[in-house]
Amino acid sequence: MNILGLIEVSNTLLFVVCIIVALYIYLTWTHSIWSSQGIKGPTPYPVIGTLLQNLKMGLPMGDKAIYDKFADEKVVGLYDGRKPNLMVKDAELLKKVLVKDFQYFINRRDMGGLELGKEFKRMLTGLKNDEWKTARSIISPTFSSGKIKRMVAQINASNNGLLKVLEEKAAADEMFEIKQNLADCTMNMIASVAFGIKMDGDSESDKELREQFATISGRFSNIPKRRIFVIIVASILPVFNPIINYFKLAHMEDGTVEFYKEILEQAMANRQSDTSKHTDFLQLMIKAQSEVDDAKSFTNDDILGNSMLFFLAGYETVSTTLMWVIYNMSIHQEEQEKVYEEVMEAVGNEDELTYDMLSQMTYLEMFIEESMRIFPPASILERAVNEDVTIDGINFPKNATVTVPVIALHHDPKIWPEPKKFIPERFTAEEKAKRNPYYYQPFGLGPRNCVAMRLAQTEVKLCIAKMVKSFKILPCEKTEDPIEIVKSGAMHPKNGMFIKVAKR
Ligand code: HEM
Repeated sequence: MNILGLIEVSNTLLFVVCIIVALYIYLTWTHSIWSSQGIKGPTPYPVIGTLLQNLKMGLPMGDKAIYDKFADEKVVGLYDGRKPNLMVKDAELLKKVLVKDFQYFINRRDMGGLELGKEFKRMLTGLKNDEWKTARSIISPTFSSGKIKRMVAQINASNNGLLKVLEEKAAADEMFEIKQNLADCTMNMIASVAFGIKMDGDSESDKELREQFATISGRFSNIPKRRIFVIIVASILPVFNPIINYFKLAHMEDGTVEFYKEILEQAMANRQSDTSKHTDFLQLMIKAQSEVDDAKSFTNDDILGNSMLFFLAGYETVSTTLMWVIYNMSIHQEEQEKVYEEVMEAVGNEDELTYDMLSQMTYLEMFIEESMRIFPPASILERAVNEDVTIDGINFPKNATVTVPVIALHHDPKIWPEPKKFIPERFTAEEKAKRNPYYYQPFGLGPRNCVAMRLAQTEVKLCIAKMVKSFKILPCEKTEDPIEIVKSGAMHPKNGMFIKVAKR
């Protein structure tokens, strides 16, 4: 082809140039959505949008660096590839997104039709709009204080294995890596409260079941790099999703769902032959199912999906919380002693801890809250915009993402003076009353917050109180202070969590 009689250009070259220009326009078309509204943010690039900082520093720390850089802004305009994402830093605007104008922000990030597997579609975390409302209204009452109170005995029994390990370590006077022990203890607690399964014993079958649960539950927290890559591609470039779905590239590894299905079927069959009273969530979900008017609104697939969700949502979060509380105990001896005195006062000469004893442990609660401020297991939360809406003069376009930068909010020096310092007294009733609550969100806030918050808090409190009652948690030569964190999304120590324990 001859252009204006000046240059000879082959048709192939022209085609390639047109494709590149079209692709460039497609990839950057949305990149003025925020700047056109006067909203500041990092410079977006084609393909990666504003993710450069996150690629360099990891997702949570990258977001924190952006939050700090735009210190005086209420919101920061971001792009995940070409998808607009608004980081909301202002507590009053967060309240509107999470509570007051919740109807525009009901759902989590829209993954552009990415399929993770049939069972994932029925999990509360991923459900949308009315389907979510129905499922949440069925599941929420199963986490009421009354029901959790009745589960304390089960939770009590499921951390005896951990105490036994501590006994051995104290006797040997050796340092050890406690992360896996806490993960095992969490798994025992979930298996017990979710399915009524007890596997804390020394028998071969208990050991085998524990190993199976550990392997399978580990898949929720140790997602292979290939799947992480696929999910990142899907959220940046959703055009590839049909291909990803066709080859099931984002699906869970074979055997995971089957394992839970088998456990569930076994547990359901046991229930038919056994008339004793069960106080686990499986029983509560079966009961809730029998009470809904429309049988299709909560099926057996829903029960399976949501039982798996207990492991997906509760395994990593609870064990990570326990790990950071233990870490803080080891490097803050004075505060640990205060916890110990409080536990002893509440428990007296009793062997088993009760729900009422736990409610008296207010300093322990503050200790845990401060630990979750510094190391929140979920460092970022997200909502998707349901339909175009303007709030406080900001136009939130349909399908955009809204980011709640939890870890950055928790470390904002304007809200938390000396944010790196561990000060449980930040959480006295008086101090809490002085602060806007939207600056602290380890469990999220509003109607879509963590549905199991009370259960999680009870599990953590109970487990820590039992440990502190019998053991002194000590630092060792491998305990880092300050501690180095991995770059990935989760709040994990880079070089492990080493401590020592001594018998009280
Ligand atoms: C310390 C432990 C835990 C922490 C820090 C935690 C934190 C969170 C957070 C931050 C969210 C998202 C909230 C939002 O988007 O606003 C969430 C959601 C959720 N969590 Fe938890 N969680 C914990 C334990 C658990 C446990 C033990 C379970 C189940 C047994 C659970 C079940 C769920 C479910 C089902 C959702 C989705 C709620 C919905 O979409 O309606 N979590 N959690």
